[in-house]
Amino acid sequence: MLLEFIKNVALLLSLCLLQGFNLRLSRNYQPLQPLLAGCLFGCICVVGMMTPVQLEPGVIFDARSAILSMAGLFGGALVATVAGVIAGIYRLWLGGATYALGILTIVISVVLGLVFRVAHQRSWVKKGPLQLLLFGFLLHTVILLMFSLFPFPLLNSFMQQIALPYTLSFALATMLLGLMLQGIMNRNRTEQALHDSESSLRAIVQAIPDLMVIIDEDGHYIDTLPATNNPFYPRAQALIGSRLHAELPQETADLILATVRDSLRLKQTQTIEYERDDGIGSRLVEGRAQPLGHRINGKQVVVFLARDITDRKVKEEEITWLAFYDPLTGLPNRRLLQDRLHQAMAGSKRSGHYSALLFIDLDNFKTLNDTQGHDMGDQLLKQVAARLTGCVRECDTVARLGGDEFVVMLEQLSHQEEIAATQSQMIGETILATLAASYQIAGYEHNSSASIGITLFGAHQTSSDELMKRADIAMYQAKSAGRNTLRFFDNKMQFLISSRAELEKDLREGLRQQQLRLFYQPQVDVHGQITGAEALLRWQHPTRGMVPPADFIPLAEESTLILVIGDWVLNEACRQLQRWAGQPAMAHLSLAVNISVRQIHQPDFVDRVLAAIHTTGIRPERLKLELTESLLLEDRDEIIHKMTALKTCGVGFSLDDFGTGYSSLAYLKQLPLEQLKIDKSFVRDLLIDQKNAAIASTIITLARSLGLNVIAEGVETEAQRQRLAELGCDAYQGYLFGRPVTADTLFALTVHGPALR
Ligand SMILES: Nc1nc2c(ncn2[C@@H]2O[C@H](COP(=O)(O)O[C@H]3[C@@H](O)[C@H](n4cnc5c(=O)[nH]c(N)nc54)O[C@@H]3COP(=O)(O)O)[C@@H](O)[C@H]2O)c(=O)[nH]1
Repeated sequence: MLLEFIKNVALLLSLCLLQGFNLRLSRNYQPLQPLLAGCLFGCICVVGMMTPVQLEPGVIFDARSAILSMAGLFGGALVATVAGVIAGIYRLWLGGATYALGILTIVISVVLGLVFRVAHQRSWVKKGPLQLLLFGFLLHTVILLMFSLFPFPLLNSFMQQIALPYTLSFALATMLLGLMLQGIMNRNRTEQALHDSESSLRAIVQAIPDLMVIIDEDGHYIDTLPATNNPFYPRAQALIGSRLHAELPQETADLILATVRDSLRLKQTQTIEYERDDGIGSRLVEGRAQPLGHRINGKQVVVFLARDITDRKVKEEEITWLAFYDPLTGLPNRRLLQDRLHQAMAGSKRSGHYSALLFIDLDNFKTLNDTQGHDMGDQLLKQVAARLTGCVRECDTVARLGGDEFVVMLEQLSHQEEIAATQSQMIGETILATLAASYQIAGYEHNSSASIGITLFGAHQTSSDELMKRADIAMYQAKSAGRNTLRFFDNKMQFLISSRAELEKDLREGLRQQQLRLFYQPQVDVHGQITGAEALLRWQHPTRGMVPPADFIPLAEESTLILVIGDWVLNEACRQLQRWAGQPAMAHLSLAVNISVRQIHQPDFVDRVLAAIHTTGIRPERLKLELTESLLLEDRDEIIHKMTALKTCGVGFSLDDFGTGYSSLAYLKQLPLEQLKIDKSFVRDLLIDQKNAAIASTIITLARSLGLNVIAEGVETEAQRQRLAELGCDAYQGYLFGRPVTADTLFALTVHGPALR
């Protein structure tokens, strides 16, 4: 009997072994697995029944109860049914007195096994050793009870003797079988999970188009993951065993190795970007090093992913560009303008420079769009964008807000609000004129215009939204004013600009109407004798009265108007000299004429002066051109050249406002000057400020040492004259000797002497 027990135990062990094989082998044929398992469990039952513990012929005990119940518990209904049917058929074939009990044993084992399974699935009971033991005990007690209910006296008496050992040993066998099967199932599940995760990982790795290599801490390629088939890295397999430095340029290899080491040291992913030449062209690569957490050949290793991000970068740049630029015109869009506006506001606050926003709206753009189509509209907008860009400096911004709305932001204008407004106005007018020139669109000529609203911003600011609103409001005012015009948001500024525009218009008219006059301020020698005069311009306006030059010369200097005025002054001064030449009392007088920057920079300036001299026939020595010191700062060679040409013809030069500018003495020496003029600011405080006296004295000494004459202007008192004389100055101009007067008055002054002054 003991032998049969041992055989049964061996059977159970082989069942476990075979089931382990079954689970592993049929892993890829999942639907077949329960059938195979059922057959296995059933066949083992059959083998068990072939070598049973035989109590008497036809009365046998074997391990089928344990096997079938475990088939139910671990395999489920299908496995248990298949096994039960096989076992049942064989038991029927065996026959014998207790075949019905045998069949019943099979049924009870299957059913109780399944009940245990359901109870476990619903978490009513665990599958621990104790539970399995109790289940085995219960199962075999039920089987014993069943046996006892049947009228087999021999069996019954025999059962009374072995009931306890039977129940205990089979309960124990059930528990052991259950535990072994559970172990197998768990191991199988673990293997399956491992297998699944491995195949998922392989699939994921294969789906990643990047180069994946394992690199050790010394920069050796250890492996590729898996055999990388990457067009970007065709020979990845061949890298294994080589070093980064053997394959990549030194700089790139150093960078990657440093990243590998950083990643190992910090135990986290490190990312870098580097360039790589793939033979066709330079590519941008993103490299990621991630520590693997174990050593290979005793070295720490990382998995390194290299991804070609060239195309992505290009797309990113495109996206960024689209986020900040208008795709039609290529100009900054509203977003970028806002950004630059904030920067400009901060810049203005820091530097004190004014900036301006010019809100530009095309007039009647909708009509073009509606009648000629959007393509034509787009063409116009592109041309407008190009023209606007051509009207501003590099530091300025031209943006398109959308539709036909553009904004120009001018930065680094003057520190003074009025001058900044004038600068913005001038650029605004240039823009109006530029946009009003005709356009060629698809072979057609198109005419357009714009309305511009301007607002200034400086150190004292409001919000950027408020500034945009102001420029927008001003633009609507420009539209209401009849289009093709500009308006300032600030009423005061608008008034100022309008007044200047009015003044400029009047001045042009004044020139035409011959309202300009020359007044003459006497210049005297140390004896008070008039030796010459300075021609000073006046504007005899019918309603404004006598307008002083300070009110209109700066305005004229901002445009080409000063050239026309300058020409008139020069010719009128020459005509006056010519008249004096015919008056014995006046023939000896020289006449100083103020020359402005724009005038002297005219390419034909020398010719113009000579033409005035020749036309009037005056002696050039009588003409003295007054230049200001600041005028000499730019294009020195050109100025020296022109002055020398005129000096050769006899024309004299006086340097006005001397001492207020920054002329270097070396430069001064090169100028063909005749006279230095001490500025009236030094003369005014001569007697109260020692420094001014020192400056005046230095100018006089300097003039003498350079062989130049010196004249002091703004002499108002006798005390000033005396002090200047003491310092060595022998020529004077100022109210003390006479204010600027008409030619007739100067004649009377010259003829009748100081009594008239
Ligand atoms: N490019 C040209 N500039 C011109 C011309 N005519 C004049 N000007 C410039 O305009 C500025 C103002 O000139 P104006 O108002 O005529 O003043 C001159 C004198 O009236 C004034 N002056 C003379 N003596 C005194 C004095 O004793 N006290 C006092 N407070 N002012 C006095 O000085 C002005 C002359 O200055 P300057 O030219 O530096 O000798 C002035 O800058 C003119 O240059 C023109 O035709 N073209």
